[in-house]
Order: sequence, then C-alpha cells, then structure tokens
Amino acid sequence: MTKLKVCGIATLDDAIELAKLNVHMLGFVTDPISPRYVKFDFLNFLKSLTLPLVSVNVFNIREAIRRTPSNFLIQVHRILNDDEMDIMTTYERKFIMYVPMSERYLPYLEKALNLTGMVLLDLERKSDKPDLNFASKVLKDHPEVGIGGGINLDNVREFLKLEPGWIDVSRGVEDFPGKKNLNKVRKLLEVIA
Ligand SMILES: O=C(O)c1ccccc1NCC(=O)[C@H](O)[C@H](O)COP(=O)(O)O
Repeated sequence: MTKLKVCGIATLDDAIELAKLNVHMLGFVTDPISPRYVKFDFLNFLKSLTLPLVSVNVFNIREAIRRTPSNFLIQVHRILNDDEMDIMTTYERKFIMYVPMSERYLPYLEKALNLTGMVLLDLERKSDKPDLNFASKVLKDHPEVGIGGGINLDNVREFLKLEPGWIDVSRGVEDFPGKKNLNKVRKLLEVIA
C-alpha cells in the first residue's frame, strides 16, 4: 500500500492529531525560506511521537544534520553538487533526497538512489506540472520511491495509479500555509486505503 507523508506541519496540535490518524510520516520544514517554517527547537517537542518524523531542509544541510534530533530523518530539499553528495556519505543519518520530477535529472536520481533508499520525486518549482510519465518510468524500477508536487483530493488517484512507495502532500491538505486540514487528510487516507 502507498504510504502518506504529510509535510509542512507547523503546530504541535496538528502533529499530534495527524499521528492519531495513522499518517505514515510527518514532515517539518526547518528552513526559514518556508511559510511553514518551524525552529529546530520545536522538533524536540515531538519526541513522544513514534511514527517516522522528517526535518526538511534546503540550504544549510550541515546545520540541519547537527541540530535535528537523532530519531528524525533529514530531507535534503535541494540539488547537491558532487562534493556535497560525497560529504553526505560520511554521515550516519537517514536521508530523504529530493529529486526534481524531470528526465533532465536522471543522472542526479541515480546518485541520490546510491546514497539512500528514500528518494522523493517532486516539482522543481511549485508552479510546475508533475511529469507523471517520468515518475512512472522511475517507479517501475524503484517502487520504493515517493512522489509529491501539488497532490490533492482531486488529483491523488492519478498519482496512486503509478503505485509509488509513498506520496508527499502539503498544500493539498491545508487551510492556509502551515495549518493542516484534518478532514482532508482523513479523506486522503480513505482514497489511499
Ligand atoms: O512546503 C514548503 O513550504 C517547503 C519549502 C521549502 C522546501 C520544501 C518545502 N516542502 C517540501 C515538501 O516535502 C512538500 O511536502 C512537497 O514539496 C510537496 O508539497 P506540495 O506540492 O505543497 O504538496
């Protein structure tokens, strides 16, 4: 069954309620560029939650690795250069590597898959349209890969047809940036089940 990661959670209440709904992964953006930004200190309040927790970072990956509690996965939400990729192999942390959902990034996808079993195919820019043909090709060989990018209740079935390992949803289950709508999440879980 495809799993669900809800990302961009910005309040403790939402995190606790989403955990009760049996969402499979919870994501928190710890980079100030995001309107869903939470401070690293906030992550320490989530220790009682036993489901996989993810800290999402864009620019300062080293600081993220240093400041993210050890039970969290770290999602690297930026294209790394080769040197940065090499440095990543020296850390004993579990990473999710973001790879843009585009044929142009096939070589980068291979590198990301060598680094971790957890890859997220996602939009390069929020305004882009997902390239589901490319995602489908990737998922045939790597069914564990996750996909995201503008998923909502209206389009989620198109993504599920590809049988991804997991889907990543943020804007599609929000009332406004950082405030999740639990009813939308419940409905999404029903569609996935
Ligand atoms: O969601 C953000 O605000 C964000 C900002 C900067 C880097 C990453 C960010 N989100 C990363 C995610 O994992 C999203 O959940 C994923 O891109 C799907 O988002 P959406 O298209 O809004 O469902």
